[in-house]
Amino acid sequence: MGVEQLDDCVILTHPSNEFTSVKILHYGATVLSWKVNGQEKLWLSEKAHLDGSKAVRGGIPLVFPVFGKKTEGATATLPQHGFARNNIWEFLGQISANPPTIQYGLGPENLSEETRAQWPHDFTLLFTVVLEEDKLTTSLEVQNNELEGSWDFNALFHTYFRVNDITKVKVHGLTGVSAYDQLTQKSYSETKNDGIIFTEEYDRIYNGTGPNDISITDDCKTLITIESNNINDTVVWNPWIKKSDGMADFSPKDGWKKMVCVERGSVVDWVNLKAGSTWEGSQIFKACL
Ligand SMILES: O=P(O)(O)OC[C@H]1O[C@H](O)[C@H](O)[C@@H](O)[C@@H]1O
Repeated sequence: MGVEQLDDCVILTHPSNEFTSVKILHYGATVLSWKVNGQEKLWLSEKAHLDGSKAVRGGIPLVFPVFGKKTEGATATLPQHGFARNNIWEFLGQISANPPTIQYGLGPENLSEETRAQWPHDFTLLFTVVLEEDKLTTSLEVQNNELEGSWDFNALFHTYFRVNDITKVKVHGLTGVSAYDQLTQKSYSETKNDGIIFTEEYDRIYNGTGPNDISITDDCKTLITIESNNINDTVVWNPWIKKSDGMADFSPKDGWKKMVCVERGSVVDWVNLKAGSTWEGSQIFKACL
């Protein structure tokens, strides 16, 4: 019960329900599992690398300071989705007993020289995880520790939700929102007012979702609702057959049927953070089934 520290991860168990827990890998401060009363809510590939050799395929990888891969600008030499998801974070301990809350930190001192050279800024990231009986809150705080100037960043929670049948899944709350389809490279305004459905590979960025509540239904039953604070965008992704087949760490091969990524973050416009300032964004998942 409480917080169990293992060599490579931490398991937080809810004080009033031993079947409700969250597991976080030190590598990437990646949430690997969130169970509510014994039911797993996140999807994790059976071939996800958990040894620090590659960003985890599943759970909640953290994207910072860039979403995707930029070909120009200050983040051009960084790998896809930045460095937060593929470095070992420092476990800072339990910061509150009720609701049980733990925190991780990452700063330049935790990065390799090569990564520090690729993004030579003084920063602190604080990742906080709060486990309630039917809720999981994850927050990312970004601090600019420099004395002058400013820098830009993207930040995103790349959450892989577990679903029963992707062909029956709908994502609600995005009607009327500006969308960009990364596959066709076309922008449009989302007109589907009964939820987004999945019939093929899906990779779209919704801009300006603001505090809109998003929910995921599976066969008309609500699985999860997502609230957020200070988060502007939502990426919705399912790799479908061909793309998942091409990912060596994606298993089982028909795992795309059992997952959907609904990723909350600020990725369309850079967040500009001045020296001495702090930005914080958070998301709150409520499990409904
Ligand atoms: O394979 P990864 O680097 O983890 O990226 C996985 C996916 O992340 C996001 O959802 C992007 O919108 C996709 O374009 C990308 O394929």
